[in-house]
Amino acid sequence: MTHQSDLSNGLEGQALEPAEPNAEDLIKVLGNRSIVLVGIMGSGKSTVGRRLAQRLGLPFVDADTEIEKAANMTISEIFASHGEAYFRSGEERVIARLLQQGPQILATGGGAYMSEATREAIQKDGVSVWLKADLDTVMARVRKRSNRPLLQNPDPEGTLRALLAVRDPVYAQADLCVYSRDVPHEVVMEEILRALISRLAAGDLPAATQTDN
Ligand SMILES: Nc1ncnc2c1ncn2[C@@H]1O[C@H](COP(=O)(O)OP(=O)(O)OP(=O)(O)O)[C@@H](O)[C@H]1O
Ligand SMILES: O=C(O)C1=C[C@@H](O)[C@@H](O)[C@H](O)C1
Ligand SMILES: [Mg+2]
Repeated sequence: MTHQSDLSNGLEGQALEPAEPNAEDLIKVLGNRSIVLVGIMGSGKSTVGRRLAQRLGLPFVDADTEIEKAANMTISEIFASHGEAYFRSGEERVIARLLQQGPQILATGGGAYMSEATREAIQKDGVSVWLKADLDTVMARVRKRSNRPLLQNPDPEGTLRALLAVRDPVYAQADLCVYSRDVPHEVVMEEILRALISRLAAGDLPAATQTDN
């Protein structure tokens, strides 16, 4: 019978596997960047984003809320008084400003990622996650509320279908995609976290390019 010393684990000579990265490693790699949620209305950017922020101990910020604060009006009022183009240019400015406040979880409005300037700003100062949702799922969710001016028309389902057709190929430019479906918010939140961590483990989470905000 051979005896091992007390300190031996029988693995002498074998290289130890590096530990799997975890949420703390993710926060380190993130640096000052924001985790930016993009996707259609009702995909869960605000509600899932808030939970992800709690889970990671990072601040949560919602671009729609910040736009409303800056304008001192609701989004419906901004659309009604000034029109969509005015809203979009305010949205670009607010998101550019918010991106300077990372690290944080940033929920964007459903149309924000359609702006090329906003996509570039997110690419530079964020890691983007597309919360992908299908028409039936988002229709069931947004039906309950009347705070989305783009859907205040006789055919909200047709509008959403058309928006998804135009927007999905653009949302697909995000760094990661997670399906937002009919499961508890926490499940989607954990999947985002796992997707981010496995990108980190694979070494293809883009390195931070900024150091000074
Ligand atoms: N995984 C989920 N399971 C059940 N309900 C969900 C889930 N994700 C979101 N919801 C519900 O869908 C509704 C819309 O979600 P939320 O406001 O987070 O969407 P959003 O992407 O922020 O939309 P918008 O672009 O209009 O701001 C909320 O009532 C929310 O609770
Ligand atoms: O999908 C959109 O274009 C919008 C989504 C909301 O988050 C708001 O930003 C606004 O209602 C417009
Ligand atoms: Mg929202």
